[in-house]
Amino acid sequence: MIWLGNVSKRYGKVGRPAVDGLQLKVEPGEIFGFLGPNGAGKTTTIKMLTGIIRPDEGEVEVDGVSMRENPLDGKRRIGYVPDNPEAVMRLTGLEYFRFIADVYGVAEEEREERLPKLLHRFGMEEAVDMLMQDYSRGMKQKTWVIASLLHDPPVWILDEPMVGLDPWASARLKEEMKSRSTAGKTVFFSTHVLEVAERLCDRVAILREGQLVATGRVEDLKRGDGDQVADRETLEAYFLELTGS
Ligand SMILES: Nc1ncnc2c1ncn2[C@@H]1O[C@H](COP(=O)(O)OP(=O)(O)OP(=O)(O)O)[C@@H](O)[C@H]1O
Repeated sequence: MIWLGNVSKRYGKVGRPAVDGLQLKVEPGEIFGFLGPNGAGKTTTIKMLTGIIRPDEGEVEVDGVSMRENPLDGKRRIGYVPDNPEAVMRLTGLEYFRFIADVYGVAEEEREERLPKLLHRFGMEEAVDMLMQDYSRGMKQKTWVIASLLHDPPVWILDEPMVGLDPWASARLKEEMKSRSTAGKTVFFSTHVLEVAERLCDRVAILREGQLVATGRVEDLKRGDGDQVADRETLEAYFLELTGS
């Protein structure tokens, strides 16, 4: 479960807030797509969700834990894939996975069970002994994906996870998202790929200039209601309508 209670964040002293009074709840078992144009505030929201930055106002809860009151406990419940998977350390993939498993206190038998399955799923068995600094963009991305799942978190948060992945890896990532949601875990991801959001998500939210302009099931948003019945063909059509200037 993810809960954002009236969350706001402003970077400078002037100008509009990057995120402005965001109210959102994502239930366990949901795959939730977080959409919006460049600069809408998606990454800022994700950084508040994951405890990387603090909101100026409002509350964030992850899996029932307040990120303000118990940030460490909250962070343990999250698997996070950032939008810019830089490999800053001179480590092999395997060394990095061991390091992350240590950080999260993953027991030896659990990592022995999970890591080979994840390496196989994302085709990283051979690359695991290479230095991460020599990885391609997609290999770095897959490394972050695998690392984010080693502690089997109840909440998985991914910022633009499809970027840099080949079609094969992207398909595997989507399968992983589905299987985690079927297991009752929460999956929350930002994307610009609206076709993926349309096919994969139980619900989506559309953010514009830091504010939510729509939340709901894709089918309902496309159909509209009341005076707004529109029967749009695609989520893209609705997105362009809502976020156009
Ligand atoms: N560290 C920062 N300092 C100052 N302003 C920032 C900082 N990070 C983001 N912003 C501003 O906050 C706003 C929201 O940015 P954010 O990165 O959250 O958007 P986004 O929806 O993730 O965009 P994109 O789709 O381009 O990745 C933008 O106006 C951006 O310039």
